[in-house]
Amino acid sequence: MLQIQNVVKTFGKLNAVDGVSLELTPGVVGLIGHNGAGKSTLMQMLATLSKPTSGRLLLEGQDIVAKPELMRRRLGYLPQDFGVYPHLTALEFLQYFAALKGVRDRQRLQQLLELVNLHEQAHRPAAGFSGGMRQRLGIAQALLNDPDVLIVDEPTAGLDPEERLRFRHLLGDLGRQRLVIVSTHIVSDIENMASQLAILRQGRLVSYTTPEAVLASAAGKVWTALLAPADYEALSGHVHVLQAQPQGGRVQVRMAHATRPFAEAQPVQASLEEALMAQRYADARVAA
Ligand SMILES: Nc1ncnc2c1ncn2[C@@H]1O[C@H](COP(=O)(O)OP(=O)(O)OP(=O)(O)O)[C@@H](O)[C@H]1O
Repeated sequence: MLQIQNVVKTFGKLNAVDGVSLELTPGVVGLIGHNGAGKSTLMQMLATLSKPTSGRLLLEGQDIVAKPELMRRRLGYLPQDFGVYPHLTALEFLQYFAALKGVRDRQRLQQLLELVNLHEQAHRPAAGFSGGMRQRLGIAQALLNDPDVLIVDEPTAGLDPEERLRFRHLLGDLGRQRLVIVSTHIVSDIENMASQLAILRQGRLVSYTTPEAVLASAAGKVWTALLAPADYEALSGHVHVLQAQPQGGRVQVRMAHATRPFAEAQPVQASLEEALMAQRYADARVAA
C-alpha cells in the first residue's frame, strides 16, 4: 500500500533518516526508536509535510512527493505536538476542522465523538480536558476524512496508564480497516496492538518484523532469579540485566542470556520490550 524506497532526509550534515526502505500494508505498524532516531522526520515525510532529500514515497504505486494531494486526501495525521483550542468545545473544534477539510457530513462529527468516547463532553470547552481526552479529540480530527492511512506520532506521551490503554485499544480497532502508523519510544505502548514493527536507530531501519517473531526469538533466553544483593552485584558483566527490583532485602532480577546463566535462574516469558533488548544484546555479541 505505502512504499518507502531508500528515503534519506538530511539536515546539514546529519542524515536524520538514512536510506530507509519499507513496504507497509494495512494494520498497525509500530515505528520504534529512541529519541532522535528519526521517527518524526520519517512521519512528516509520509504526511507530505516535508520532502525527502532523496528516495521515493509511493502510495499504491503513485509518487506522493510529486503529487502530495494524492496522500493528503487519504491521510489522517496526529502530530506529536498536537494542541487544541481551549475556548472551543469538542464539537466546535471538530466543526472547525471539518470546515477546513471540506467535510460536510454533520452526523459524522457526532459519530466520531462517540467513537473516541467524547460524546458526553461534546459541549465542554477543551480547556478542561485531560491529556488523554485531548489526544482522543486529536484522533477524531484525524479521522474526519475517513482516511486509509492514519499517522500518529508519539500518541501516549503524558497520558496516565488508563488513558494509555484506552488509546491503544482505539488505535488497534482503527488498524483493522486501514494502515495505522504509530511512532513511540515506549515499546509497551504498541504491545498487543502492532501487527508489524519497524525499528529505527540513528536514522536507519535496523529491523522490520512482527511482535510474534521478536517474542519467538527470545523464547528460552529470558530468565529470572531472586538474588542476595552481593550475588546481584556479581552478575554484572556476565548477563544482561533487563530489570532489577528490590524485594524484601533481595533483588528480583530479569535477565537475557542465551542459556541458563546459573542454576537458580528460571526461564520466563519475555515482554516485547525485553525480547527486543535480548535481541539487541545478541546482535551486539555477534557483531563484536
Ligand atoms: N528541522 C530540523 N533541523 C535540524 N535537525 C533536525 C530537524 N528535525 C529533526 N532533526 C534532527 O534529526 C534527528 C531525528 O529527529 P526526529 O525528531 O525525527 O527523531 P525522533 O525519533 O522522532 O525523536 P523524538 O521522539 O525525540 O521526536 C535528531 O537528531 C534531530 O535533532
